[in-house]
Amino acid sequence: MLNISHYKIIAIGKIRKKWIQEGIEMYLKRLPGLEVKEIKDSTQLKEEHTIKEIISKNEFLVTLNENGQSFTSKQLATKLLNSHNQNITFVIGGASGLTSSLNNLASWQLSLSPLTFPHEIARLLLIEQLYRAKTITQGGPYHKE
Ligand SMILES: C[S@@+](CC[C@H](N)C(=O)[O-])C[C@H]1O[C@@H](n2cnc3c(N)ncnc32)[C@H](O)[C@@H]1O
Repeated sequence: MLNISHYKIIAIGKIRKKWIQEGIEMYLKRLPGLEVKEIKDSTQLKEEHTIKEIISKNEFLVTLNENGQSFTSKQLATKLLNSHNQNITFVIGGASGLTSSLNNLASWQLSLSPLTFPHEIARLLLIEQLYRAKTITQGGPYHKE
């Protein structure tokens, strides 16, 4: 089973849309222990600097990037399960995206789809997929094939 308290999300920019915030809150209630750290949006370089300042060396960095690796929900659940409770920090860029230097620093880059989403929707999708991964590893009925 996934230990959600080993996962953290660093997200750039506020959630301004109420319906997205409501969706995020709904899934976060189902994922106790998941930390979401929101960073004020700024220039890409300042955002990169802030992120580098707050990540520690023992964290496994995963950047969200539409050009990254894509998985089925089951594959993602298995990949997370096989990471053996490593501390994983997912990083979602702001309106201008993440710098290539930050993407290159990541242990892997996760694509949610080849389509580009607004950062607010990317945050909601990632949190929903973490919830889905949790239920897949628990064998719950949420994920249907
Ligand atoms: C509006 S997008 C930024 C787009 C920008 N053109 C770029 O170069 O990244 C904001 C952030 O949402 C996340 N994002 C958007 N679509 C995504 C996708 N399909 N897969 C993974 N992350 C995505 C990424 O972290 C991205 O930095």
